[in-house]
Amino acid sequence: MAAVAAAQKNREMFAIKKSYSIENGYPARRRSLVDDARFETLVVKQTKQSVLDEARLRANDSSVDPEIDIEDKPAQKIDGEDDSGLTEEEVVLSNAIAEGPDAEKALQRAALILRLREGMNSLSRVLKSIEKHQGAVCHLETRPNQSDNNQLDALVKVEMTRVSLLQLIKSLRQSSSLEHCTLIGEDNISAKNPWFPRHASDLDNCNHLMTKYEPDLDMNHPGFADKEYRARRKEIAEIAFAYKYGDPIPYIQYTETETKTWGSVFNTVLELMPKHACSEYCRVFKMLQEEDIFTPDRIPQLEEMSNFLKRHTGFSLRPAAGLLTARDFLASLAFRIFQSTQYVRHKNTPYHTPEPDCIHELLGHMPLLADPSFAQFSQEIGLASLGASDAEIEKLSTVYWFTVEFGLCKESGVVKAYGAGLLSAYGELLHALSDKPELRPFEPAVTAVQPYQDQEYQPIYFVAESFDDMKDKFRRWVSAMSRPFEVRFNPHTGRVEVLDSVEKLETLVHQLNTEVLHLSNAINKMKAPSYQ
Ligand SMILES: C[C@H](O)[C@H](O)[C@H]1CNc2nc(N)[nH]c(=O)c2N1
Ligand SMILES: N[C@@H](Cc1ccc(O)cc1)C(=O)O
Ligand SMILES: [Fe+2]
Repeated sequence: MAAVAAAQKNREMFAIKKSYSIENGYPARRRSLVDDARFETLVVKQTKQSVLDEARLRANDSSVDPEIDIEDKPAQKIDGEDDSGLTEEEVVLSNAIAEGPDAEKALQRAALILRLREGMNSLSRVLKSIEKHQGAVCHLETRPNQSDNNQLDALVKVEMTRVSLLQLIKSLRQSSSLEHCTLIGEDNISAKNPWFPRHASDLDNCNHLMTKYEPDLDMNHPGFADKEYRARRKEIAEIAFAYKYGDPIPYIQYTETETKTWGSVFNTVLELMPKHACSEYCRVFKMLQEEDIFTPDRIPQLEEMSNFLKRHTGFSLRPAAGLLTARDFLASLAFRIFQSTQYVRHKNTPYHTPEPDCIHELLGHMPLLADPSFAQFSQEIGLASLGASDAEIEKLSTVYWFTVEFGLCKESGVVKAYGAGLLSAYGELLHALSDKPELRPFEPAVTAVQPYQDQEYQPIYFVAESFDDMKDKFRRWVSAMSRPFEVRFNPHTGRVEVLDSVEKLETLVHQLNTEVLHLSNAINKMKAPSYQ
């Protein structure tokens, strides 16, 4: 277990978390963010690569114990790189500047967080420096630093051209009177008007990856030492990077090995399903078999699966290059879109893999997404995530983890699995329903703060009284979240609307009344004697 904890720590150290929220306040967010999703500061990346290459060499050499503690290695400094200290906001900013002279001169509002070594004296130097760079101070707050009372923390909001802003940051960093200086997007402070996707096409900007589980970067990934696997994994990820809203999902010619892996997981799940899967899952599974989409000898294409979902619940798929940040992943659900990986797990571990793969998405998630009530529920989670705070996203994704991914529920008193991570990983499915893990009753407020790891089988699962009970509880809990506004998905325009005006609400009420009228007419017609 200590080894697992250490590996988890290493992963967190290397994890690169980016979400649409990061670009808040920056016009740069309208560009393709694919590059940002791929972005890592060179130093971090190269250090990571060199440590990992060494580990890979060792893993390939069977005489050496593959377990290496990365933390013991000193971080290597790479000469000639001056972007090592840049925050993600600063990289977004410098990318924006690089777009051309107009972008360079565009006025930028931004917030700086400063740690001042010599209290107010340093402050006047900072303000002079801002003036020198032709910047305007719009807001200023200070407070004594909580751990060192001699130092002062300051929040300074400025408005200036982007080029000057970047120069200002550089010069402040060189100043001896500052302990540190960080740029943050202005909207990251003022959460009153956060950016979030309003239309499915905005999801082109919501595909930021958590790179921690890629076989390239994760020593414990089953494909870590398999060059051929990593190349294939990359080739398929490229398709997702190039994908734009509206494109058909590219066809993948799966290899014999990949198809064999699918077949063995498929057949095992098929065998375990009647005893261990919830009835909603089994129902759709059969439909998928009848339509010849689910067969052991062929991996379903995302495009045909997407069409199947569209017909049943209006859900559709778009390809994802790997594990997405929770914020971006959940946001797509608001539009009834599921971002799905397209590569296949490593052949050596069909029973479980540390990153989502298409077997997980297809076998685990798709059946329930074709169930109308579950589909609606999934969209509600997505809607609740739009514009939510980081803390709320954390809770939302934890509950998502213990329900949609790893949930158990009772069915006539028998515990069954409905979580996708169980129905795509027969090793974990058997573990979850054995006497090894601890089972606790599902209670959203409690479940939301339960820490979890995502590389091994879970030690704790939450059991709902029934599948419906889980959806009800989750729904009530989600609607009590603190976001100060309500949103709604308009199916006619495909847009998410913020419900913030009386006129909008009146129009909506009128529409819904008309619909209710039709529904009651239908009931009356069916009740009429002539109908029978
Ligand atoms: C929301 C929650 O964190 C959840 O586990 C998400 C994270 N990102 C993902 N990304 C992909 N590609 N597929 C998934 O199933 C998930 N699951
Ligand atoms: N463990 C799952 C895949 C998975 C991995 C990580 C996740 O966050 C989600 C799903 C399987 O083997 O099928
Ligand atoms: Fe999943």
